[in-house]
Amino acid sequence: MLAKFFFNLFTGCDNGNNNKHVDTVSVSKCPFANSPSYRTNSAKRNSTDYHKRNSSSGAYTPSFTSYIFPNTNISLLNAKFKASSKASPPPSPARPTPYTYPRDSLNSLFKNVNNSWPPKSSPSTVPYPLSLYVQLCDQIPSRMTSDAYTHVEFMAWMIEYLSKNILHVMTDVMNKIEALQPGDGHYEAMLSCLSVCLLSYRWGPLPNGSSVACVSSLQLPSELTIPFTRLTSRIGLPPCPTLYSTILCNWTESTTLNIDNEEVVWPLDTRFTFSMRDDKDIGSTTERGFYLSVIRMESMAKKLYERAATLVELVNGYADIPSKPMSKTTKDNTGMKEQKIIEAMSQLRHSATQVFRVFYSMTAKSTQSSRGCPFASPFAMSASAWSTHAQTPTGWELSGFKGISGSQSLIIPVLDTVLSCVGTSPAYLDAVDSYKHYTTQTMRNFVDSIKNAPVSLREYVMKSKSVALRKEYNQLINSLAVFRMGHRAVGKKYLGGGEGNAEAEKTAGELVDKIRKDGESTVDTFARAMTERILETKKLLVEEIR
Ligand code: HEM
Repeated sequence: MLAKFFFNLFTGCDNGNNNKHVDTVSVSKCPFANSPSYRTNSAKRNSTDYHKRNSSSGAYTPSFTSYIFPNTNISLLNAKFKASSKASPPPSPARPTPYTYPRDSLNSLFKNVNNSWPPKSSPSTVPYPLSLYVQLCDQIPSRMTSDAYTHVEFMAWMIEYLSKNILHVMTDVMNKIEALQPGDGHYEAMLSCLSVCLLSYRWGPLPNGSSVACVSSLQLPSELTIPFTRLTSRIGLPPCPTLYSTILCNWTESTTLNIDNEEVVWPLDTRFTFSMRDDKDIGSTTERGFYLSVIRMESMAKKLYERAATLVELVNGYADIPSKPMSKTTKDNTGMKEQKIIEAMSQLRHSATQVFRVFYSMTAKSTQSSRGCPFASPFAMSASAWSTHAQTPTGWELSGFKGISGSQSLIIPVLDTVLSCVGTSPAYLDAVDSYKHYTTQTMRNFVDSIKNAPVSLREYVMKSKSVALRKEYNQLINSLAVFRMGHRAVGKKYLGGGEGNAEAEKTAGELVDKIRKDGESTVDTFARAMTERILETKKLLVEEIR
């Protein structure tokens, strides 16, 4: 019955314009192949096709009826909205001048999110009718974890809710969306709420995976995609859920803790989830742990970004280096500059260690590796539940877009860029693609301001004969390499569904293998790719002068 309703909704609403852009082939192995809402691309498109940007602003400018999200049943509404909306076009994100100082880029990044990092989200106070989306999202976990729903029924339920409650107020929805400003909390709340709605629509009830992983293109409800693409395009995000929209904008409360004598603000909770919280389902804890690890790392990384900016400015002589009154010779000043750079590198390394420690504490139950982190084991992620309850629902892989990955965070791109850790491996190219296409414009501006600095830290170190400077640079590289080695171990554990549970390992492993369609063991592919990246990092080590 529900399936019939669902079928009728899609029949006839698929206009020819959209078909021009989406190839349709049937996939015999896919259980959803006959569903009219699913399509698969006959040839996998190069994802960069979708990364064409507006040349003047650098931002994505998808139309309201983006072909990437083909319109379903409200094309008339789009026309109505466009005609009635008096809202002015969104301001273009600031275009970096020939060279912007890292400190200035970082200030703009934080200013754009009201000086809160990760950006603060306020879902409980979003105005009507946007609150209708919050109500929808709050009903998702119980349906996503219920055996009573098939994926098709889940989608039909969502379409029914949207048609009944939101369709008739869509003009009001879009006017409210236009009025939101990045950093006001409601902007962020709607980004995460709509991301979770879209992702759950794409995947359906948990645990899931192989049965829907074959889908590479899907018609999505316009009541979700139109406001979502409007929000994402304004801050330079692609029109698909990302780490920024789904996770970084998805937390509510915070508390101040003292860790290693440093005041740190810890976000406490994710607001929107795919799994239920309070039942016995282990997936909900794992899912939460996965998002919280990213949120907490990012929260700790605020200092890391500031220290990276200071370091680059010191190297380039932009930061103040007070000269000693009695020692005004060039040699003394050079020595003082070097000393400052060594201190700045050491502080950056300290911040990186703090951030990486959070990662280990969330992935290992060992109290030794979680030293200093008060949230060690409660949210540690179960490897057997990870692929089915945490990784899968954040996958996207529709229309050439990737799913969410830690490589869409700023942390590693910032360290890589400060250290000039480039490479040629597929893992490196993939990571660069993530940072270039799945982060906000202001995040990219910050990385670019480090990359475009006239003198790189590496060039400076290579020219220097200072024993201490070279040593500290190597230590910084070693910490990044150690993170990558730890990440490789963690990835192997989670991708393999480990924990000594043979059954769980087999199920999770098979599932991920099917999702990734690697042709070889996913764990082996991952380990090989990460090893290449570790070698690329270690190659940076400079000769230490004795
Ligand atoms: C359970 C936790 C995690 C698992 C299982 C995991 C797994 C993976 C996998 C499979 C890849 C390969 C490509 C891809 O799918 O994106 C990858 C890449 C990457 N991940 Fe993670 N990841 C986890 C958490 C994180 C976190 C928290 C960060 C940092 C914020 C991170 C940073 C990266 C980076 C930077 C890359 C690109 C490769 C590199 O530059 O070393 N990951 N990860």
